[in-house]
Amino acid sequence: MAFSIAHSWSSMPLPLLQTSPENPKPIPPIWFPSTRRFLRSSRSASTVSSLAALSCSASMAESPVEAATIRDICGGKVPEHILQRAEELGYHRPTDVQQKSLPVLLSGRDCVLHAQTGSGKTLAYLLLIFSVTNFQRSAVQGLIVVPTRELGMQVTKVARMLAAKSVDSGNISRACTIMALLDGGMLKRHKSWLKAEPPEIVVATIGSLSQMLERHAFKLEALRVLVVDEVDFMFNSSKQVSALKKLLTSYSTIENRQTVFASASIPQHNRFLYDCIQHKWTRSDVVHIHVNSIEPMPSHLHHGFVICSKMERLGVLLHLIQRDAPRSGIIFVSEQSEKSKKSGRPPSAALLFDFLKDSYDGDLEVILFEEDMNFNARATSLSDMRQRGFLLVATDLASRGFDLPQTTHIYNFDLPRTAVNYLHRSGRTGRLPFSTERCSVASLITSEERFVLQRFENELLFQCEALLP
Ligand SMILES: Nc1ncnc2c1ncn2[C@@H]1O[C@H](COP(=O)(O)OP(=O)(O)OP(=O)(O)O)[C@@H](O)[C@H]1O
Repeated sequence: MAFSIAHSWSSMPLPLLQTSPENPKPIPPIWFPSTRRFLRSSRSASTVSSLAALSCSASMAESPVEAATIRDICGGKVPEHILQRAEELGYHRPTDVQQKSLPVLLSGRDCVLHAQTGSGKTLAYLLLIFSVTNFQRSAVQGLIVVPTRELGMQVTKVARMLAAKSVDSGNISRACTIMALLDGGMLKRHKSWLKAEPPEIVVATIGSLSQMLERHAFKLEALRVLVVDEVDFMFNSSKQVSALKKLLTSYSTIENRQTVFASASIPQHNRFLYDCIQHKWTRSDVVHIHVNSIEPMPSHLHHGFVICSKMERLGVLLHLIQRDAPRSGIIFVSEQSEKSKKSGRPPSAALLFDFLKDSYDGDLEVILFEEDMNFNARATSLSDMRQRGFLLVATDLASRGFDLPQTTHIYNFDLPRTAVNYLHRSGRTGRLPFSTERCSVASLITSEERFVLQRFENELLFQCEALLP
């Protein structure tokens, strides 16, 4: 039976690793997924030594790095024109995750970047890619894999903004090319482009990337850095996991590339690190950069709830929006079940969207964003959001990676299914790294759902207040 990562992360007992020399714990037996049992054999002994190497690296990453600016950390490694551009875009002071990860990333080590939503992981891995890219060489050297088209568009935009200036080398002037190879894109056109003149950097969804690799549209022989963003989501997605594993071990190998995994949530991260080494997704001295491990969500978020019946929810939501007057807000709704689709019922996101269109009379634009919309309609929604203040009605499709810094309020019209989903939904607000502006997350729940929210509070270490009497 094939071993499922999704299953193993969520339900396997995990031996804790020694994570710091000051807090030594005996290294327990190792869980072997293939045999589905703990082993103490010689094979286990060799794994223990690689885990010990890994735990030293982890503590190394935790030691504070004295640096005042991004330029101080990256100077001499990241090309000057990229650093200048980063400064023009307002990136001077590093965020915590950038301060801790950049020295390790720039030293060539494989890394698992594990830090709060909105903490600036994207800039950290992009600076690494620019530091190793030879702008004179037309070959794919940096590859970023993302779970959704929209996140891919966002990462591509930031990368292009950073690379906006052309590079002068003697008389040759050449701009760095960044290709977005995303689901719903024009793959035929991309195939010709890839063959004629490969870009230096590709941002891809795994489906489109696999198609191109299978059709031999390009090779990864010049690949220097592979980033997998929202890595826990990708490994948990039955649609994406096998293609991702193939990319990690067949289309390219750890001997030839530096590997970076990023996410705000890596459930059972020690187990994941173990799997990285065991399955050769990363080298054995991979570093786990875990920022704010005792506070999984940004501290300036205020969490509240209102207990109401399903019938009352629309009215309560409207009341909250009118009372809060958000700068922009996102209202999360559950994805429609297959059963409800088959019965021909409209999705609740669409119903809520229609309700707000009719009943909300404020200044914000009401916008819909959900799975069943085609890619063009989703793109139109995204561009509408960037133009002005919005009230976005969305499914969890919008909960990962979306960077809309003007979002001040999140409303859970339906409770998310898991604490991890709660974390990512909440992380769509409070995305200005050095701001202490209070942003809020409100959940509309029935009295029976209170215990579910309490479970999220315990798991994610936050407190939720009752909002209305
Ligand atoms: N050094 C910096 N100075 C100022 N702003 C920054 C800096 N680094 C990143 N940002 C901004 O912070 C916001 C969040 O960054 P980013 O999207 O990289 O977060 P993330 O860690 O990837 O979050 P998520 O896990 O939710 O995807 C972006 O708007 C980005 O422009």
